Amino acid sequence: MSTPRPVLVVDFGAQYAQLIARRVREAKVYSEIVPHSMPVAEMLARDPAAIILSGGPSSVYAPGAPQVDPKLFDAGVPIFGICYGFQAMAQALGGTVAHTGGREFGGTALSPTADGGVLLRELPAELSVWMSHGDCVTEAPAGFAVTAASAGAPVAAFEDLAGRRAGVQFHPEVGHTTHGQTMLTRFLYDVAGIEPTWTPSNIIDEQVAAIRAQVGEKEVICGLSGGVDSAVAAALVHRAVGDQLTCVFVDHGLLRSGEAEQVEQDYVAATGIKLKVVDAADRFLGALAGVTDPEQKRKIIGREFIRVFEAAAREVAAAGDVEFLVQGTLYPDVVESGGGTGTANIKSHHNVGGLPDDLKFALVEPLRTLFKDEVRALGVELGLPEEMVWRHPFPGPGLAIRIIGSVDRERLDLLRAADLIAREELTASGLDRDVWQFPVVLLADVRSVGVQGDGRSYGHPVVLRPVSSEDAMTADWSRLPYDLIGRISTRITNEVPEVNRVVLDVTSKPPGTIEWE
Ligand SMILES: Nc1ncnc2c1ncn2[C@@H]1O[C@H](COP(=O)(O)OP(=O)(O)OP(=O)(O)O)[C@@H](O)[C@H]1O
Ligand SMILES: O=c1[nH]c(=O)c2[nH+]cn([C@@H]3O[C@H](COP(=O)(O)O)[C@@H](O)[C@H]3O)c2[nH]1
Ligand SMILES: NC(=O)CC[C@H](N)C(=O)O
Ligand SMILES: [Mg+2]
Repeated sequence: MSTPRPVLVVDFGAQYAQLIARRVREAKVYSEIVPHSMPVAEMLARDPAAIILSGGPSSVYAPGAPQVDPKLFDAGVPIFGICYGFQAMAQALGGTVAHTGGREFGGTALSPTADGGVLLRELPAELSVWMSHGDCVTEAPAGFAVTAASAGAPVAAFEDLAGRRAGVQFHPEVGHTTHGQTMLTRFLYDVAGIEPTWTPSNIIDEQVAAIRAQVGEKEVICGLSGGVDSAVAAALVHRAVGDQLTCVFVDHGLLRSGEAEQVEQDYVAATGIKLKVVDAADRFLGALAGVTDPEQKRKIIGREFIRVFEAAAREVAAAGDVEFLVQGTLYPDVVESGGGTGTANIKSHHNVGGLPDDLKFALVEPLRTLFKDEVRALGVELGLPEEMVWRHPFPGPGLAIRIIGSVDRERLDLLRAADLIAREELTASGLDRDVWQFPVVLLADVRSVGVQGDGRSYGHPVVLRPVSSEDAMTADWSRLPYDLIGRISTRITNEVPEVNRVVLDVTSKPPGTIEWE
């Protein structure tokens, strides 16, 4: 099938641009993000089914603030403005935007006016919506009906059905906005007239066709980690080019207990894909010796991964070069590595920001615009086993970024033992699906005094970091039962030498990230 017409999310530096794209896809409509600097002609060349203008930190009337090119409004494409996008739209179409002092942040009461128009029709008379603004629209442009107001925003929503345009001051994409998804889908289906046809099986067909076009008759290798992303990426590529694919699993010595064996047995059994296992522990641990800085660790690991893939590629294709490397890169990896549109580099994911400059492979990344739950849906559709699809994420740099301090075999053994205990107990309590991920972190350079067997001990703390999340972009600490936490603590301090203290991380993301490095 051909690529579906996208709903383009124009990013004005929003915190939630990814979330908007994701919500649109949840409504079974394909969506992608583009920077506000993209010329209108280029946007229109993508034949968008609709355009959503995102929020952003600027004030529309400030000098140098990003503007919406009026040509966008002449093209007849349905348009939805959110927050900054709503204000920019109002201004471009002749309405008024002002700084009235009525700032609103967080949950805010919204009152639909008249019948609420298409977006708010028959919703409760008092809605709680997520606001985050200091400016507001004081006058809607001609032809627009005002459909809601709040205390700080006299025009909090408007629509022009004939022109297929609407906008809201608040953030319908945020989970805290009640009925936000309803409003978004009403724009997509009822205002823009888009059919909800984008499904996992469409994505599969589309990606298979794109991979065939990119790879042709050539050989490909895929970095396979045992995690869900690379498993799904490999399954897609296998469907597209069959035996041209060889998967490469790198045992870098930073894996958890039992992980290598699991990949070797389960993945091949489930898929029949050719697998090459490379034991590269000496190489990775050698390169990491003495390194404590998190970004440096990530860069070293990213580089070593590629060097190992290069060596493996030479063995796979004796006849010639392997040009293509498949990775299970997801959208959050790209965004966190500063690869989004104007987003900050939080940490260099080994497979994105940690790649070496002299990378010779062309990357095949069929999941690059997707979130984890979308990938899981693809995995199910592709027939991968449940255990694989629902595995907790595990970062490519592995235990190296869970040892705070330098990495060596002894420390890795300690952390592996503690990690195994936490995983065993979580599974035994039947709560695997209730947590997104459960990192266990070794504070290798910290020691504290304890008393064990009537004697003094001076050992290391281990941190438990169970989190719940929808997509790893934000997270909260999991409220696991205290008796479970207690059992894990007792077992770790009893069974793992050198560890005499267990602490629980109760930080959400933000401000903390899920991993400690
Ligand atoms: N040990 C490994 N051997 C080969 N490739 C790897 C390894 N670890 C990571 N990779 C590559 O890096 C990519 C990103 O890793 P990441 O951990 O984000 O994804 P994943 O392991 O596939 O899924 P999950 O997030 O569920 O762990 C993987 O998709 C894979 O291509
Ligand atoms: O493959 C990966 N390579 C990396 O370099 C990397 N860094 C973080 N992660 C995983 O990404 C998600 C978000 O992590 P943070 O909240 O720590 O940024 C969490 O699921 C992390 O486990 C990585 N995965
Ligand atoms: N979140 C936003 O898009 C804010 C828009 C604009 N900066 C305001 O404060 O009103
Ligand atoms: Mg992984």
